[in-house]
Amino acid sequence: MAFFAHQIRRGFSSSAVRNVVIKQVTIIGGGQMGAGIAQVAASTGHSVTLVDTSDDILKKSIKTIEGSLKRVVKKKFADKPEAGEEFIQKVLKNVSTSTDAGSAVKSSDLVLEAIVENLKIKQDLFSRLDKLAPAHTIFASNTSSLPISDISSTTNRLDRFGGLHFFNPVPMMKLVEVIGTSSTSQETFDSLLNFSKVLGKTPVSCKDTPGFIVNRLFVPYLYEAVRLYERGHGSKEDIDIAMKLGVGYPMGPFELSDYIGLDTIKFIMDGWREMDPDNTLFAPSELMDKLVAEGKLGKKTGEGFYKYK
Ligand SMILES: CCCCCCCCCCCCC[C@H](O)CC(=O)SCCNC(=O)CCNC(=O)[C@H](O)C(C)(C)COP(=O)(O)OP(=O)(O)OC[C@H]1O[C@@H](n2cnc3c(N)ncnc32)[C@H](O)[C@@H]1OP(=O)(O)O
Ligand SMILES: NC(=O)c1ccc[n+]([C@@H]2O[C@H](COP(=O)([O-])OP(=O)(O)OC[C@H]3O[C@@H](n4cnc5c(N)ncnc54)[C@H](O)[C@@H]3O)[C@@H](O)[C@H]2O)c1
Repeated sequence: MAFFAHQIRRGFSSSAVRNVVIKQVTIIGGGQMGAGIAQVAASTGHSVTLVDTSDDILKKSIKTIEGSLKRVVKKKFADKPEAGEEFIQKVLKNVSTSTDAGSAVKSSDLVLEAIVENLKIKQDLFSRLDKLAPAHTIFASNTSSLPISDISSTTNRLDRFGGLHFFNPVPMMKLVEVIGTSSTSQETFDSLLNFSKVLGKTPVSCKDTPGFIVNRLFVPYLYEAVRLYERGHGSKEDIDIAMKLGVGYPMGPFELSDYIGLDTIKFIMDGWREMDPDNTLFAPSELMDKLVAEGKLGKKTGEGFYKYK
């Protein structure tokens, strides 16, 4: 009762707080994560609008989706290549693209953001879209490291705002962390949990705590790997081999850092250092800063810790 009274005070009709069945999805950011999420959402029958800043970037996103779908159908439709091609065309039909986020959100049940890891840019985006999206629309961020409550703070839909943290590569990784802030309504949280399940993922529930579950454990590991290397205590090749063969990880820390994107990692480190300047864990890495300054961002630019053809 208190919850509904709260909604009415904020000027929302009761229909705005019911469980939202998510059918129409707008994904903002067509990079590695946005394209992967768009692919999985479209493959599970959702109508997806993928938004980025230019048509050229969006063309590249669609090419990435097509390439990934080809890998998926090679396995899924091994004996039926025609059915595989049909599946690809059906999925691609479910994805449209736009450079106008404001128009795209007007018919959305869910707006999922996967843009650059920068608080101010994410806040500005959501603040603008909050005025344009329908009342029932749920907003969610795929941030790796920023508090969801900080991102949502520039909107008037704190109850319809949560985190959906996917893992890279999205088509392959089964986990989604579903994050609720102290203001996220139970209905919103349940809708996000349900959406993750419909995508074929396994969701885990998580509080809005730094690094959520995975990155809280994962970030110190990656930091330590880079520091070990910077001290000259092991080559990057040997550290990668050690973690693959010694612990059974599919990728070593340097291969994985290149896969994630060194710019994303630097954004995360810089942001955490700003929040906790005296924590030596967040001290800058000269090597990482140098690589990013040179545009060597990892696999996506052809070079990071390693070179790619
Ligand atoms: C000073 C301090 C510096 C350090 C600071 C640290 C800062 C913190 C950084 C935090 C970053 C946060 C990131 C984010 O928030 C959270 C993450 O996402 S973390 C990343 C999680 N991901 C992983 O850990 C990936 C691990 N790797 C793997 O699981 C596998 O390697 C792989 C990617 C699945 C690839 O598998 P491989 O066997 O290696 O290679 P193959 O190419 O043979 O692929 C196998 C199989 O999978 C199919 N496939 C692969 N990719 C795709 C795709 N994109 N789409 C479709 N299908 C794909 C491929 O076709 C193969 O299929 P098969 O041939 O077997 O049928
Ligand atoms: N890379 C990973 O492994 C990983 C994993 C989980 C979560 N994340 C998070 O997902 C988000 C995206 O990461 P990514 O690796 O896909 O980055 P990316 O650099 O591959 O893609 C980001 C995309 O957002 C676009 N963009 C930037 N500002 C925009 C705006 N205002 N409007 C529309 N589009 C805009 C860029 O043009 C780019 O195409 C980040 O918050 C990151 O922390 C990344």
